[in-house]
Amino acid sequence: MVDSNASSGAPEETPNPSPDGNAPSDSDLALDNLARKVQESLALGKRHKFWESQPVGQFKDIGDTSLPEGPIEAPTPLSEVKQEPYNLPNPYEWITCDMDSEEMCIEVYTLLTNNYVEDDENMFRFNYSKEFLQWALRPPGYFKSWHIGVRVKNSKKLVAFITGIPARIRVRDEIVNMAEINFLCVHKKLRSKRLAPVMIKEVTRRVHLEHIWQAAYTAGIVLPTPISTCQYWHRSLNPKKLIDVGFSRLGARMTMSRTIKLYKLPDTTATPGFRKMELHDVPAVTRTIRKYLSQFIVAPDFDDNDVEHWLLPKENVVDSYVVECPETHEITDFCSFYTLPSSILGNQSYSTLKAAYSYYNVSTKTPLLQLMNDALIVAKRKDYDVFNALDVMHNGSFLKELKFGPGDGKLHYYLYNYRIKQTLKASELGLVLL
Ligand SMILES: CCCCCCCCCCCCCC(=O)SCCNC(=O)CCNC(=O)[C@H](O)C(C)(C)COP(=O)(O)OP(=O)(O)OC[C@H]1O[C@@H](n2cnc3c(N)ncnc32)[C@H](O)[C@@H]1OP(=O)(O)O
Repeated sequence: MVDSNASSGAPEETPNPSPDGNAPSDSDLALDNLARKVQESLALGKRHKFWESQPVGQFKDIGDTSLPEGPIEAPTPLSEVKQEPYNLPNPYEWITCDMDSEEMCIEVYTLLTNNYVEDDENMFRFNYSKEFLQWALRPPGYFKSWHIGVRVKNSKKLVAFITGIPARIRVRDEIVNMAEINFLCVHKKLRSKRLAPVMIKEVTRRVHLEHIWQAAYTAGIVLPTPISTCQYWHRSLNPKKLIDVGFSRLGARMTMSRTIKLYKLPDTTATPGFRKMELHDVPAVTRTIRKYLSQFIVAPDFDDNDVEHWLLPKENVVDSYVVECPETHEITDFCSFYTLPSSILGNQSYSTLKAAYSYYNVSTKTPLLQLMNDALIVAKRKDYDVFNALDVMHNGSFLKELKFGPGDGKLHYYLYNYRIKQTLKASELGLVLL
């Protein structure tokens, strides 16, 4: 949508010109913004009553390099993990959401469609599809017990949701078993009642029961304390619709027809051997992507099963392309995006924005710029309105040249119970959460 988890406003229509050699990079600016936000909130005496009680980096410790990297708290013996769920206010009850069940999926889908992340101006709201949710929540080794709902006891209405999935995430040279936490949502009518901390504690308890003590998550808001702050960039594919719905603005001295021309893409991809990924490509893609991700400070530790689940194309969920060398048949390059539409709120003509989100991309032979231009071409052919990308990994090297414009929301990355000494640059992250 406009951009990240809880982001805001429309991106600039005309991409920014490249900064001059001495100007700070976009990721440096993001770090400065974060430092300013944290200082402001400390100066205002703003407290995070819940987060201050949790094993996460605390604002007061920012810059204290004497603290060691790694787990903040040691694992507790399983027998000391609370065996019963946390107490909910009396009208509500916990449920485990069975994402194999069509009815359950519809309930979760409906809660999120009406109550999940919106931009600051409430113009767009994420509209994850049922198929997407089933994909996102059932990776290899997933735990049903980590898909947690809250219902009203009387009416049985689903009013809150939070999920975890297991993931091996490498931090520098340490591979850590973690939970990735996502889809935290409280019904609009139940906001600001401190339900979120109870949900977070309950998912933590259920993760602990599986002997996992660390987690990764992203959010559009600043909490104690981001390991990195990224920015979303947007590449218009259907500029007229994006302008009509208020996602972007007509640039200064631009007409609609010049804008349409500016964003026009060729009908066919440029790279010989560029084709959709198939099942038999899994081992080669795993090898290529593992090697590529090894250069980033935080990245998933994907094996063949993970690659098959996360990267094999799934209609309207995830699209992946490989470049197969026409001579040697070797897989040299890879690119992928996932499908996450947003509902357009209160527009007479359009109800949905079809957005592709850049996922994992690896170039070894084809220049990344050309590979990503081919990704834009296929996304345009498949009728997406916009192609979004974070400035993580090497994405910064193609964003401006391929006419992406910066969005005005940020996405903050967090680790639970794992300290990192320094705030990372977006380009040091090799992890994309959905
Ligand atoms: C080892 C295993 C560990 C596993 C757990 C790892 C941690 C996982 C953490 C979760 C990762 C989720 C990743 C995603 O899914 S990010 C997506 C979050 N979802 C949305 O933005 C959807 C729309 N919004 C809502 O549904 C509600 O506003 C939510 C549910 C977000 C908060 O509900 P509500 O507005 O009614 O507030 P409250 O009165 O109940 O509670 C207020 C407290 O909650 C803290 N808060 C607010 N928003 C977030 C947030 N996005 N992450 C973490 N904490 C958040 C807030 O700072 C305050 O604490 P403190 O400031 O006083 O201390």
